[in-house]
Amino acid sequence: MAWAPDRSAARGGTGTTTGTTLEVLRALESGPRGLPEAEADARLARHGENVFPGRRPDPWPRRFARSLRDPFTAVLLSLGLVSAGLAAWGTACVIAVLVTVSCVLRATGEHRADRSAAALRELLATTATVRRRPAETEEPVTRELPVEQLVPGDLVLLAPGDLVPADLRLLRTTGLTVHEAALTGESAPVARSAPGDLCLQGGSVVSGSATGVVVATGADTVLSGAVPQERGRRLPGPFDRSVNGIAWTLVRCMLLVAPLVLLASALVRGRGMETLPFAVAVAVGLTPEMLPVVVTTALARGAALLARGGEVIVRRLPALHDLGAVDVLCVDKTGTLTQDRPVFACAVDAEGRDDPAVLHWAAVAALWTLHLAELPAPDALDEALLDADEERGGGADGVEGLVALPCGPGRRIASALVRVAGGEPGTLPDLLPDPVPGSLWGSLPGNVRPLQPLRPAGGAPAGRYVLVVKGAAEDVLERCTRVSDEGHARVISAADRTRLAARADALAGSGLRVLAVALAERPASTSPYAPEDERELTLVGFAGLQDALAPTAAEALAVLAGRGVTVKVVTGDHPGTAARACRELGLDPGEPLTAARIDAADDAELARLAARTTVFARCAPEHKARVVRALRTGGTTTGFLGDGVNDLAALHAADVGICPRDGVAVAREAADVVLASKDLTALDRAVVTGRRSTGHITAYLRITLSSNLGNVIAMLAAGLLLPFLPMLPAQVLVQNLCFDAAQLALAFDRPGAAAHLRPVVLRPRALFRFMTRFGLLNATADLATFGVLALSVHSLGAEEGQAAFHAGWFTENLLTQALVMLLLRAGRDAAERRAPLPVRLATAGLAVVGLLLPLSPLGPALGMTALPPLYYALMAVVLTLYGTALAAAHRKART
Ligand SMILES: Nc1ncnc2c1ncn2[C@@H]1O[C@H](COP(=O)(O)OP(=O)(O)OP(=O)(O)O)[C@@H](O)[C@H]1O
Ligand SMILES: [Mg+2]
Repeated sequence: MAWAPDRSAARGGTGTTTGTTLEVLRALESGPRGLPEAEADARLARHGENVFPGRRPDPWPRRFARSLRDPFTAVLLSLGLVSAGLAAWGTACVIAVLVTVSCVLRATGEHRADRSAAALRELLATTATVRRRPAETEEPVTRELPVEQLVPGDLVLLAPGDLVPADLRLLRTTGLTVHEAALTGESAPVARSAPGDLCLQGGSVVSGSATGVVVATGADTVLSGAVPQERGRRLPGPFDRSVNGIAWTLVRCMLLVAPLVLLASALVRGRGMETLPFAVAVAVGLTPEMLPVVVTTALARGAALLARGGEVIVRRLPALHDLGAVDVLCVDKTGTLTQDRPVFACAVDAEGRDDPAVLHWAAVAALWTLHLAELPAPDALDEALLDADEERGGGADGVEGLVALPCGPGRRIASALVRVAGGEPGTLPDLLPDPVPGSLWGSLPGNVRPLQPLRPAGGAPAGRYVLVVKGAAEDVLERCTRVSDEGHARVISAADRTRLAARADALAGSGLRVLAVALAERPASTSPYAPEDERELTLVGFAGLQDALAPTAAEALAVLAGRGVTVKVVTGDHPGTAARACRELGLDPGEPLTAARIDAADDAELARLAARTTVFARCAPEHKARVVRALRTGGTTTGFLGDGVNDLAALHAADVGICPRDGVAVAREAADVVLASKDLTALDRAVVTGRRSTGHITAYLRITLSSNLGNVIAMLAAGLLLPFLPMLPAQVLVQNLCFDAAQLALAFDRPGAAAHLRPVVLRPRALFRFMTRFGLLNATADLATFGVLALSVHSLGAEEGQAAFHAGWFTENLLTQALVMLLLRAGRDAAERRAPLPVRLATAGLAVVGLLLPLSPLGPALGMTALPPLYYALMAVVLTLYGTALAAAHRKART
């Protein structure tokens, strides 16, 4: 008999239920064969979709209110209230306009971002494996169903990596453990091993499998009733840290500026509270009030561009910035650098000779794991073993599986207990110790198929019980006490162990994935079978499997290296296999660090080791997470790319978690960025887009902050030197508004390719250095203009001179800001490149408003009159000098 017919049966068998679970099924008007589709549709209409209430987008008023909570808006708002309190209506009105515009822009920006995120979620729709009947009388079919369509009474199959899609009552379970941190905060997985156990929505399956019946969906689940906003709370990433740092520094400055202006003008000019509106306006002038809008727009635009390409889905907007900032990217090996399509390559005995028995036993274990553990998706290694054995003409006649313990996160062996009918001298070598006559296997766990009587009437043994263990060579070897030598078992010596480990290493070093295979004969026993029983084994040999490299991996690694991203491999596999794969991909593996060494190191030492290591091997999930944390402690922005349950902890621990779209559901849920294809080259586009978005935000901040600072300094100086206010509050604010509007065009800038060669982070310190340097330069230009304008006050009458001064300064301010915008754009080679159309239009607009507004009917309304033509000429000189100095300073800053 070949394996194939049995393999399909592995997924279908109906569950046995206990009395209580039968009652549950009955109460839900369901049965072990699942709901008929028509009934499920009716229930869907009755109960509604199974959506998590926290997932619905916020209503508009809430969205609007949330944008008021941002620190800048809050400060603006309070300054507006102060102005209104002082009856400075002009100032209050302009501030009100500023606040409204920024809130509306921000809320619409977020709305747009949310909408595209919702569309993306559809792309990522999570499915559940259900068993339903096409019609009342037909046989049940197991299929994938979007979780939204689950209804109470549905039968759901759970496997490692699945999210528990609704509240379930378990009907049968095989070694099921569930991670319920979202519900209980408990970080260790909990066992759900008894039929009748509840398994709540929001948990994720760590290991084992189960069938359960849905008892509650949508808003009726326990999680929905608990605290929906608790989900997804995480440590602040690089983006949050930078942006918050910048925002709060500025807010502190603003709060300082207003009292400073008041105090100075009281001390020097003897002015009183009448300067308050001016002081408020100056403080407002310092704020980059469009920052939240610019940030949302830049990130949402980047995310939308990526989504439109259909390659990358950004699930959390700030993650796009963080992706551009990543300087170390950790990836798992299997399925990311390799295809995870292993093909059987060789089976050798302990001496390295080809030995078909090794493949036979590995395939026996694989088959029964597949049957008994009810995994919906068979393990790739197991499938490869079965295919190879089938091709060789092997079969499983007379071998019946009883229990299987699959491997899982942190468990690198899988075993199956089988009964071999009649002893089969051909396939069951004489390497097993004689069976100890013992009691019957009376009470094996419920999922074991019924046993034949162990000793039939004739008295001859009906079979022998064999435990077949396969898995990572180190893990299997440490459980072996004997080794098969030409079919005879002998005790393993220390020298044997060294030799066997070396044999496994050699196979791994040639690029193969290696599984050691061991057997033990067990007496019949009444106690349940557990991992502790996997001991005193006899090693029969090693199976080697070839997992081809992913076709684009080498290219992607080279591109990432060119982008200044250091790639590290963090894998559960053998160090030799991982190192070989790296070498073939053009990545120098160096000295691999194994889990044992990671365990031995404390956090500080691990941070040092991790920084200089490229390959981390034999990592269990917690090792992967520790490595990522150690790298972050070392000061790098660390990304992690992985697709399995064993990557979950690391995805959470990283600054940016990345998962391919066909990764398991929990991994996708944990990731910030989902790659639509396994193709790693998409990642490069995402990194560049992230860097471009950060570039836009940086450009905005540099330009705004330096010219705002310049204005504030000039205004303070002029305020003290002049007998009148250098600008009226309304003029300060109007100018601010124009500048803000123009800045939005910066999101369309396309910095040259050279801008994306290094990771890009928003660095508050560098930003404030830039702001000081260029702010001072800007203030110098302002003060030079001030000198020119002071002349005009002299030549004109006092009243008219003041209005002309205001007009002149207004014009100069907008013109310098247009200059700044053109010259301080993003990227190293910005000055050499032509600005894109929106930026050119915006700067031209600024210049036109600056020149014409004082001359228009609005001019007098704002307290400005036309300047004598001579002063335009003088101002042109000042601006030319300023532009030259600015370009020179920027060139110097870049080198
Ligand atoms: N079906 C299986 N039977 C026996 N052993 C297995 C099986 N699958 C995996 N193993 C063992 O467990 C080890 C770890 O597997 P795990 O899934 O943690 O990582 P991986 O798939 O090797 O690599 P990566 O972490 O790069 O995805 C494997 O290297 C192998 O030795
Ligand atoms: Mg993996």
